[in-house]
Amino acid sequence: MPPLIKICGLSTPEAVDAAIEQGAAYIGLVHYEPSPRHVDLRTAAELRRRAGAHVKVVLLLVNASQQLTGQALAAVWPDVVQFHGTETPEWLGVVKRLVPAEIWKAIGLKDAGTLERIEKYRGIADRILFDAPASALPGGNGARFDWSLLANHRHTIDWGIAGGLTPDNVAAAIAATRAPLVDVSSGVESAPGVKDLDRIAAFCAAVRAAQ
Ligand SMILES: O=C(O)c1ccccc1N[C@@H]1O[C@H](COP(=O)(O)O)[C@@H](O)[C@H]1O
Repeated sequence: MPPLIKICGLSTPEAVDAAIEQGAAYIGLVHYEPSPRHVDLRTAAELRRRAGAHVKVVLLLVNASQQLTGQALAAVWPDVVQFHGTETPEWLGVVKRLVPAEIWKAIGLKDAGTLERIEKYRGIADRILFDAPASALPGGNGARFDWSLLANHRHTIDWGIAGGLTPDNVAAAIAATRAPLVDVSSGVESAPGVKDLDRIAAFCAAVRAAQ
C-alpha cells in the first residue's frame, strides 16, 4: 500500500480542493506568524469547513502559548494537532486529555541519538513526524534529513517523514525509509507560501507510483 500523503501549508480553497482531489489523506494548516504559510484563525476555520470529512485536517502550531493553543483548537476543531516546536511530552499530554484529536510531534532528525530521545513521547504522541533539524524556521525550509538514519530503525511509535520532499525525490525517500506517511509543503510550491496545483498532483502521483 502506498504511504499516506499529507500536504501542508495550505491557505486557499483551491489548494484544499486540489489536495483532496489528488488523494491526500491529510491537509495541514499552519498557524505560526513567522511562516509564509501562516493562516489566521478565521481563514483556518473556513478551510477546515471546506475540507469537511473528505480529508483529515492537521493544525500545525509552534511553541504556542496555552491561550493561543486553546483559541486555535476552538476555532479549527482539527482532526490532528501537529506540534512543530520544542513542546514537551507533558504539554502534549495535557492537550491530548483535553481535545479529541490525534497528537503528532515533529522531530528534527539529526543523528541516532535523536531516535533514542523520542522515546519520551511514546504513549503520548500518536505519530512522530521526522523532519530536518530546524534552521531559518522550525520547519517548512525544504531541507532534507539523512534518510539512511531510518533505514534499520525499529519504530515504537507511528511515524512519517517530512522535510525537503518533492515530486522528484519522494519515491527515493519512500524506498530508503519505508515511511507509512509522507508530508510535503515547500516542495509543492511555486514560491514560499504559494501552492502549485500541478506540483501537488505530481507529488501525489509520484507517491502512488513508488515501490
Ligand atoms: O511550513 C512552514 O512554514 C512551517 C513553519 C514552522 C514549522 C513547520 C512548518 N512546516 C512543516 O515542516 C515540514 C517540512 O516542510 P517542507 O516540505 O520541507 O517545506 C512539514 O511538516 C511542514 O508542514
